[in-house]
Amino acid sequence: MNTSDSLAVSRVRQIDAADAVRSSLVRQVRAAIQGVNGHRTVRRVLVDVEQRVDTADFLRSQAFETSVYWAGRGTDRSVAAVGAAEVLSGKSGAVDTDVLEDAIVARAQSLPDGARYYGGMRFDAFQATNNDYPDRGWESFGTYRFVLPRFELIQSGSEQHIVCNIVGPSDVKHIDEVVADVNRLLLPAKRQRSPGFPSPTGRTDVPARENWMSIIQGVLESISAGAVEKVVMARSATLSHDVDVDPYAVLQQLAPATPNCFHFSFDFGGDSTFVGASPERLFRQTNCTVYSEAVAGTRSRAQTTREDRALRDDLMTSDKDRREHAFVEDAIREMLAPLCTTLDSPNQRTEMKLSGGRHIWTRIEGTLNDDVSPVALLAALHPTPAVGGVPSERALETIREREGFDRGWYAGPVGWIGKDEAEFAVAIRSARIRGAQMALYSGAGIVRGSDPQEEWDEIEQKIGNFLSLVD
Ligand SMILES: C=C(O[C@@H]1C=C(C(=O)O)C=C[C@H]1O)C(=O)O
Ligand SMILES: [Mg+2]
Repeated sequence: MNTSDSLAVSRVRQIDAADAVRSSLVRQVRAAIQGVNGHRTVRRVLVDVEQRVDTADFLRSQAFETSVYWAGRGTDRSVAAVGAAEVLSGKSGAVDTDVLEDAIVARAQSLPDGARYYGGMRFDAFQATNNDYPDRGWESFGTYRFVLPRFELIQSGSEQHIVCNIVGPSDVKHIDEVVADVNRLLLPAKRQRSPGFPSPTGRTDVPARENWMSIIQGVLESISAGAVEKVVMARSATLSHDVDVDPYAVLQQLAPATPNCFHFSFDFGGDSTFVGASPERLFRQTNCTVYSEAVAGTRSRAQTTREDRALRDDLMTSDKDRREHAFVEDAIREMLAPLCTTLDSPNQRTEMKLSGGRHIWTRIEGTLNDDVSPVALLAALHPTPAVGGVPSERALETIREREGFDRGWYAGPVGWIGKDEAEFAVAIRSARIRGAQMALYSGAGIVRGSDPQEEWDEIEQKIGNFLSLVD
């Protein structure tokens, strides 16, 4: 351990039972590897922990390279994971879905219940191939990265346990290293108050407002010329601070402020952590069933019920927003159709009401053909026109040429793959925290009838999830 690791140890108050939890894990790990032969075997060892552990402190204080947080939308189950029992990653170049499929799908089949590879991928792998990471802050994320964590702190309602994943035969050969990992696992006690984070001292927008106006004018001209029908253009607002921003303090305040969202964070040992609260599911797969959804078209929320209803009605009847939405809905149907035996939208269009805004929402459900893997679903669905555009390839070229910053993992798929089950969110409403800088990312669908200033404001509303925390 280096000095900063030992400092981290002294900062957190350990729960009383931490030693007992670690010894129980070690005993169970030793028992679990009995009988593991030369074949690939994944074992999952679980210990209940009665005293509440603080997830943010848990992630913040460990001396492991990898930290992942995941909480699905509308669930009270969260996974805070550290360390890696197995990593599948691509450093650069386009995501070869065949390679990923071979690597992850075959491995996922040998996972015990509850074990998952957590990770995600860049919005646009091609951009990395061409420009060799235009933004080095995204380097540690690679084009894709999936991790079977070494340890998971799982909180579900009032239940809480620690899981250790072991992958044989390699972990059996290196069992002393696994035991050493267990022994440096920290279990910080739940704190009364979260540490908070500093107020920003500056803000830089890319593109700046004037540039945004001309970029969007240009996109609108391409739309008028018939070159493209919809392009989701994004921008970043980087907040600077006098001291480093603690990503887990951000996550800790973001999650309760943004109910009904997927909450996530990823840190792969580089200098950056990616965090977000996304309302949008890319897909959920359970055996042969797939759920996806179109989320597009936006209005704000209002203080009074009357004004709020007026905004809802305005959104649900707006021709521009309905068209913006339809591009996504139609594309998802088209992409899923060849992979499914049945496909329907049980609910038609409804409103998705969030704490900081509202969207038009259509759920789509299908029955998959045999042997459609989550990787095939990723390849088919990403990027939907909720983050890319129509036609997709032209929209991506427009984004590459005009947006002017590296999206990295923003707007890419993030989630998990387990045995016969997978779930991915679209990593929008997200931020990359790097030292004293926090870059906030959001985009807006540009279609015929878009107004550059209104689209700027729409993005301002979307990054408002983060801005309201620092106000
Ligand atoms: C691209 C984002 O959001 C997307 C764009 C929306 C819109 O323009 O109305 C709404 C939801 C998402 O489809 C984002 O938040 O970054
Ligand atoms: Mg919009």
